[in-house]
Parts: sequence; C-alpha cells; structure tokens
Amino acid sequence: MSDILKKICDVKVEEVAAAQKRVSFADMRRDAESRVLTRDFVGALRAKIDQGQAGVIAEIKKASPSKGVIREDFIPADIAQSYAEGDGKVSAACLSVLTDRQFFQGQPDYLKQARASCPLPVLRKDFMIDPYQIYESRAMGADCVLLIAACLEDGLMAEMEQIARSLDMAVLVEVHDGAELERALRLQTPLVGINNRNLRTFEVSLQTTLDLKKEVPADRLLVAESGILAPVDVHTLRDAGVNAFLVGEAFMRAPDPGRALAQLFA
Ligand SMILES: O=C(O)c1ccccc1NCC(=O)[C@H](O)[C@H](O)COP(=O)(O)O
Repeated sequence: MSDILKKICDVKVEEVAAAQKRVSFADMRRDAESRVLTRDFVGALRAKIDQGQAGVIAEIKKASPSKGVIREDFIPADIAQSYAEGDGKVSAACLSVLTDRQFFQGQPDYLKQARASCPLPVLRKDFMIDPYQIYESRAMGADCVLLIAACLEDGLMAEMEQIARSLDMAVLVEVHDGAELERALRLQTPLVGINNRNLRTFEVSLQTTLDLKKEVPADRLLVAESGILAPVDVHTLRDAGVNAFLVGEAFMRAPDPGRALAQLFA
C-alpha cells in the first residue's frame, strides 16, 4: 500500500471507532436496512453506453492530496444539477461524491445534498476499511460504494461486497495493477475501476488502463479513473474499447462542470 493510502486508511480506523461511539454498529445497520429504493448505478451506466454514449461518473470533489484545493466555489447541489443536465444532449450517468473530510475536504452532507438535487445514482467515494462504513454509506443515501483493492485483504473485501449487495447497493472495485485486478475479479460486481493514478508517486498514465484492459473479461464493465483531462484522452480510451469513465478534476476546475462534461465527451 502506498504511504498516502496507508495514512488515509489509518485515519479511517480512528474515524470508524469514533463513529461507532456515536452510533452503534447495530443501530447503523438497522438504519441502513430501513432505507428503500436505491438508484440503479450499473443500469444508468449501461443505459448511456447502449445509446452509444460514454457512461460518465462525474465527481464532486473540492480538494485532493495531490492537487490541494481544486474548486473554491463549491456547492454540491448546483454541481450535481449541472452534471445531470450537461448540455441537454450529453450528460453524466452517475455521480461520485467525496465524503472524506481530512484529505479531500468532503463530508457526508455533500452526498445527501447532491443526491437530493438530481435523479442520478451516487457513488460514495471514500476509503472503506470496515463493514460499518458500508452500512453508513447506505444510511447516508449512497447507491454505490468504492472498494479499493489495495486497502483490503480478500476476505474482508468479499464480506463488504456482500453487505453492499444485501443493501441493494452497487460496488465499484478499484485496482491499479495486475495483481489487484486478479483479486478484484474474484468479486461478483461487474464494475471494475482502473485507477490511472499511481498513489505512490501521484503520476497519472492512461497506459495503466490500456495495459490492464486486456485482462478484464467482457462481462465486466471497465471504468477508467483519473487523469482524463482532454478530448484526446477520451478518444484514446474509447478507441481501445473503454466506455465508462470516472472524471473529477477536469470538471471541477471548469466554471460550469456540466458544460465541461458535455465538451469533453462530445
Ligand atoms: O487524487 C489524489 O490525490 C488521491 C490521493 C490518494 C487517494 C486517492 C486519490 N484520488 C482519488 C481519485 O481516484 C480521483 O478522485 C478520481 O479517480 C478522479 O480523478 P481525476 O479525474 O484525476 O480528478
């Protein structure tokens, strides 16, 4: 695990312990299980792709460890609406909302505000290290959770996927190399994210997706993540048969994120 990922995961252990003092595991589970009607995250991506469009997971992210503050004017509900509208022809399939406070200046309320302002399914983008966080994600309204293979050993990753499935949530499993991909493919989820960002060096290379794509079976939906900034990046990936994308920075730096999305994926 990279240093930054280890640092983040160590903080998560403390955060989960503190959260369980406020709301017990049993109460959080009860709250999550009382929620009904998730939005279909995988279905929303597939619907765009079936129409010949890219399936775009548009990210709502104020800051990151590699880039510092990315967007000062940060109103999640407005950004979510902008993504849902796009330019009227091209728009997001789904949202990704950073809920981590310490490293990304996010918060759970941002997810709630974004989801309440538009009909799109929402990924809770955080660093999951404990089953408690899966229940917590559903209780805050998430339709999908991120499992980062580098943060989880196999048994725990499978257990957390099962909990998400039992709550009718989708799972995006994220990998950065062949060994992680092999482990990720043991899960049932169709959504496999390939992160182009090396979390040791913060270097970004689309070649990561291009290289690993060959190892992803046709029945999985590959999501290219990070470093997709310009139309040439989209063309390179689409020419290689990649149809789903997770994009943050390119949209967050634009005055109108939805218009930027439509321009990038025109
Ligand atoms: O971006 C970081 O600095 C970072 C550091 C440590 C763990 C994760 C990190 N990024 C999360 C992401 O994967 C991106 O938010 C996401 O893929 C979107 O990437 P981008 O389009 O390049 O903003």
